[in-house]
Amino acid sequence: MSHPVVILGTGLAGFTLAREFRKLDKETPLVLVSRDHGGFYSKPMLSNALAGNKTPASLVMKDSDKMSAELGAATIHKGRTVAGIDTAARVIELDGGERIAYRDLVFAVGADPIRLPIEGDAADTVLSVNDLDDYGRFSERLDGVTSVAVLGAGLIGCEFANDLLSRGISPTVIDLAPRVLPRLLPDAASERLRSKLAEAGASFRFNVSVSRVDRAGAGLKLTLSDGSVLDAGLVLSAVGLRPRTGLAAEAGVRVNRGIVTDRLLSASAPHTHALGDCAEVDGHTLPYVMPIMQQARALAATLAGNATPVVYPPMPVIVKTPACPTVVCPPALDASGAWTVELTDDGCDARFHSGDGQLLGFALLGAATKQRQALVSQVPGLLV
Ligand SMILES: Cc1cc2nc3c(=O)[nH]c(=O)nc-3n(C[C@H](O)[C@H](O)[C@H](O)COP(=O)(O)OP(=O)(O)OC[C@H]3O[C@@H](n4cnc5c(N)ncnc54)[C@H](O)[C@@H]3O)c2cc1C
Repeated sequence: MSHPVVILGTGLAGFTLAREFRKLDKETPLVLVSRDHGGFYSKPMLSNALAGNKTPASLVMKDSDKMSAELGAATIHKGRTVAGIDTAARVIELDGGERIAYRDLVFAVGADPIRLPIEGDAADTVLSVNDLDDYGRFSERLDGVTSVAVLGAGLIGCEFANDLLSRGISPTVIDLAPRVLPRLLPDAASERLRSKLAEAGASFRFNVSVSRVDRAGAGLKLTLSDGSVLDAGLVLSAVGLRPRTGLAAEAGVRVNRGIVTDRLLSASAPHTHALGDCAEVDGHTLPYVMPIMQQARALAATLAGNATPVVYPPMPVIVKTPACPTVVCPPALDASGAWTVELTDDGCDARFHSGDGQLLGFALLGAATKQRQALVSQVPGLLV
């Protein structure tokens, strides 16, 4: 029997690749290794799970046994980490010493939450929610809490703020930037989203960071960089993610911001590949679901013998803020052009055009979100 395709990670990237590969190749053995539970869940649900009264267990759609069966008796090593990778011999070693020879090795190990340098005797209580276990800790610790400080006014911070409101908990969103979603929205659209979240009960502190978190009675006291203080029952950090590159780097695989791949999702060592939040694909790190779907389909075809470069069509992202439904399709970071913004009572339609009139990106809020399909068809893809 041939050596297996080994996938490190059972998040959306690992499992989507495995599913796509099985559609094309029913014979080659598949081995998945994950340090977590090895079941399938949809990570985007973590930031609207409170509204649905979800528990970590109820978020798991299929446990590892079901996933193994669905993937044609794939072997899933759950609760295991990789101790070492020998890319010359094409062998990985698991914690505990077990060695697995591979035909191809895929890194799908995700990204770590960025930890801000915060001082104080309760700095270690600051939570991030990036997997099911994190969500379990977060939801347990919310018991009896009436206010939460959310660090980061990006997409995930705003989503958690809205979700906390659904539980009757008051969020205060804190950011060094002067407005919400500064990298995804023009000023006026940021202000509309902020005001809708504020109407729903959220507070905001901009142009400040958090210096200290200390215990104060049953709760916490935050000291902000401008010297002001804020009381909260819990602090949730949502300031961004950093691709997990350590394992690949130790194996001598080239890393930059993420694990570096070309458009075939090939990493620098022979028969190694990467996709998902850990990967830097042709210079892009895009920690969203739609790029993963594109990557998984392309890499599955390549691994099944039909070399297929990944294509990125326009990939709008829905911001899960029911207080103000929002969809963003940001222009490329280096795009030159300008925003035009149309505000109405019930929405905001913001479009980013190049100098010669080409639509390069958009942000739609409220009633304007119904323009999404029409606009997507006009925006050029990122990798075509
Ligand atoms: C709260 C939240 C909400 C989001 N909402 C949206 C949204 O609405 N829309 C959108 O497009 N995107 C959203 N995203 C982003 C999206 O969820 C991610 O891009 C995607 O889930 C990443 O999948 P992944 O498989 O690359 O990584 P992960 O899901 O993090 O999976 C990584 C896997 O690797 C395993 N692993 C890690 N290290 C090791 C190791 N050393 N050995 C073995 N296994 C290891 C882990 O156990 C895990 O199984 C959201 C993200 C978060 C955190």
